[in-house]
Amino acid sequence: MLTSSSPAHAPKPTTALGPVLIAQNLYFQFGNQIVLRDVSLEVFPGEVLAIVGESGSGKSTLLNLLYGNLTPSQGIVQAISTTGLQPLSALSQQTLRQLQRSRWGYVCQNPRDALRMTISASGNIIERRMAMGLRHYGTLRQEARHWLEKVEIDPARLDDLPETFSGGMLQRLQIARTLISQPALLYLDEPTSGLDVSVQAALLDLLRKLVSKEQMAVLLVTHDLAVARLLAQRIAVMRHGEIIEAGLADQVLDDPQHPYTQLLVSSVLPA
Ligand SMILES: Nc1ncnc2c1ncn2[C@@H]1O[C@H](COP(=O)(O)OP(=O)(O)OP(=O)(O)O)[C@@H](O)[C@H]1O
Repeated sequence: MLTSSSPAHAPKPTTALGPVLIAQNLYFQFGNQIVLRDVSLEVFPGEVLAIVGESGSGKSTLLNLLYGNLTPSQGIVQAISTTGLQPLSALSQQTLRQLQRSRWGYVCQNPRDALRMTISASGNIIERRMAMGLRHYGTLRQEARHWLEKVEIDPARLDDLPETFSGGMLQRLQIARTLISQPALLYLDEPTSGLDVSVQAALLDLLRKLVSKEQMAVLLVTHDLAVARLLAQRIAVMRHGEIIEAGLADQVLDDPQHPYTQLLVSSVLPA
């Protein structure tokens, strides 16, 4: 069921630029289990769209479809590539990988899954720049230092192994490593889960600053409505593989229309 503030009718951000990603009527199934049903959304430059919902609602599966790691059984995902808006299904694996490495960034929940734990912090940060052909040692080192500072890690830790970093620092390192290539579209998959509350708050503050400064489009998956409230301008609520309500963040969180969203909001957000 879609409410009156469903994706098709949800207020769009006022931007002269078109969407960087459009998903239309996506369906996906694992075996016989339909995991996504008729999911549509758009994300625009300079906005954070949060996809929220309880565990098992299909958030990660949706993010994987939008990132091109999974292929929908029905529907279409289109994204801006070098030649304009293109269906992901029309891209070769090589072009998709290129798009993922150059124009997109992906920050996953567990930084250890993304970082190379046996090379230094600077080595981790500059990897994408080297893949883009930059070879000058001095410039690369300067960029690594710059990004370490941007994510508020002491640049004296440049040559340290990630193994010696705390959980919050590892997540900051993953963010630096991802943002160095200045992605137009950033995928954030539960970026602050598993961190202490105080570490989480500092990281959210940092993400908010970086996202607004870099003017990226961001797709944020979270089960935490407080995280969505802090970072997102728009929110899509998922339940059982469907987007049941979507709209401006304040509107969805302060005046939820769908009974499930009302329950979700009342059970986690203090009045
Ligand atoms: N590889 C898989 N094989 C079979 N079923 C899967 C697989 N991955 C996910 N599922 C099922 O798809 C449904 C949606 O899972 P998904 O991980 O997308 O939800 P989620 O909202 O991201 O949950 P969580 O917040 O716990 O990660 C669940 O019923 C899950 O059991």
